[in-house]
Amino acid sequence: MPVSATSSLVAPTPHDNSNIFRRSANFHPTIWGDHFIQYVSEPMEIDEIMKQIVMLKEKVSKMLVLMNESATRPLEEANLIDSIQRLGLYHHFEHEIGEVLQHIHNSYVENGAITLNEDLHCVALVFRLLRQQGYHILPDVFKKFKNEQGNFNETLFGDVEGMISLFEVTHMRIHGEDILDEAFVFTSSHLEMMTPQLSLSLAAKVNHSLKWPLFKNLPRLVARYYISTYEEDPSHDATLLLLAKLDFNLLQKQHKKEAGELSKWWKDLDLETKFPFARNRIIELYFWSMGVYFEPQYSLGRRIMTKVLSLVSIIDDTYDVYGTIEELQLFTDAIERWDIKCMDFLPEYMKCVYNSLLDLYEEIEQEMAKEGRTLSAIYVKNELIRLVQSYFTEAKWFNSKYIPTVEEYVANGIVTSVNYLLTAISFIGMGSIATQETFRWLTNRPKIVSASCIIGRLVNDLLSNEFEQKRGHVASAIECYMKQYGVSREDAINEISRQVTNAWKDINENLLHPIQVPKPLLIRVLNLTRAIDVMYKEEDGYTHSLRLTKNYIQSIMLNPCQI
Ligand SMILES: CC(C)=CCC/C(C)=C/COP(=O)(O)OP(=O)(O)O
Repeated sequence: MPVSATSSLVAPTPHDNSNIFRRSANFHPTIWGDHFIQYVSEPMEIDEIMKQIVMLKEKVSKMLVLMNESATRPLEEANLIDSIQRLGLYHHFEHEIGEVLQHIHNSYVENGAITLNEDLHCVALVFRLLRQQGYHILPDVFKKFKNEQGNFNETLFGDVEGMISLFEVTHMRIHGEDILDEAFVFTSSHLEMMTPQLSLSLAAKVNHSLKWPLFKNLPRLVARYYISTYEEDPSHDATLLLLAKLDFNLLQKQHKKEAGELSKWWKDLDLETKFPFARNRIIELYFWSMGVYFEPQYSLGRRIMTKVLSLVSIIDDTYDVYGTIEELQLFTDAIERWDIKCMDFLPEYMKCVYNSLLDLYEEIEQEMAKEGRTLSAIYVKNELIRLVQSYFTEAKWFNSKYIPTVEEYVANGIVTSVNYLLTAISFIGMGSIATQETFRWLTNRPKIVSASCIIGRLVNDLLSNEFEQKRGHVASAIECYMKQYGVSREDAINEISRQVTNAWKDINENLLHPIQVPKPLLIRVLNLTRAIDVMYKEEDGYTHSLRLTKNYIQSIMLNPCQI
């Protein structure tokens, strides 16, 4: 049920008995309440399952090694790797998969061009897997699927599988790959047109791909969906399927427990009562953090990220909705000084979030000290300060009814996208591969992270603009663009969408070798961007989490796979 904005001014709240009028966004309450807290004490009972998983993993590992040794059937190898990845098992077989792909690369790639003489599905699948692995493969191989006029062959309409595979590839395109730009238009428009003539199951497959391109989807959502469709495929491998189900359910238990612990932390702080004007979304934020890293070893990262986000969310609502400009000035000063003594100068209602933030920072410092990485925490603090300063800039713009230029807006908005901060936090959870050097790299605003921030800002604006403008909010990229260039809303939206597409090309380009920092760190940036694509697909699924986001959380955090 969508929640609508009501009057933008409300009477004073219990927080103040002065005559200050404050805006209100009437956010819907939490969907989950205390539901997850019950899982904190649920026994894991994992011994038997772990034994089974270890045995099944050995079998799959052997399958991969054997395949690599014979290495004569590239389609079979590619299909197996694709299934392992879609089933959410890549992290168990990273080494083996790396070897198989290296072998495929050595055998079927010359000077960056794929030499496979196979059909569209096979070529596109191999292309996608190699690119995902970081190989800079050229898209020229797709020229052979064009006619003399230079258009993609209409005969491909009969090859739905091939069309889907090519469509999936197009989401990995980089700048200058005109053939993949064309392929995107060709496959997306024709697949959409074709669906009414397809069988129900094939049409469902096409529609799913169109809405959920693999490369932009979150790995856990991919796995949950694929486990059920793979099961229906009569040619499925029973070992792989069982492993995927057991592994998914085991991890789900861990996620439930972690979400329960965070719910309890949130409840104990009683922030819901203290900030009734703010969004209460601890579970949605855990889902977001799990999107960034779902694997079992990243428990600390998920915990820290969810906690930071929950406080940032309150701060965002304070700057966007509730605080007066004078109060926000005080809060911004206090954050810049980062000193518990500053609490004395803050309005009563702000004290708690300030105190909680400083406490949380101490927790991060302590965790980092255990790993001998104390300095890393400073980067998080610096990003938090920058974020709050940028929130204040937006508040001042709103307060003075100033509409910035697009350039001014985006320069500030990429910080309020929160993705610089989130990238720093994601590195906190990555252990020793996130060195001081990688944090310094981050401070220099590398293109891949800036592109993720641009996507975060612009996609958020495209999907939440109407609701926010109704309740009163700083001009979004859309209004800035319309004013600066004197264009219609529709033209502004088209231009902003084009910039989002370009930013994705920057991300894709910077995932290819040679890379600047270890790949697992870049994957965090990719996943942060995927989380935005998922959360803002049809609506602002963070603010209005009753519908789609609720379904995602149910499907991956609550519903186990039937064995
Ligand atoms: C990225 C995440 C999970 C951040 C924490 C919560 C948050 C600030 C969400 C965006 O809200 P919004 O749509 O109100 O943002 P803005 O005020 O920047 O438009």
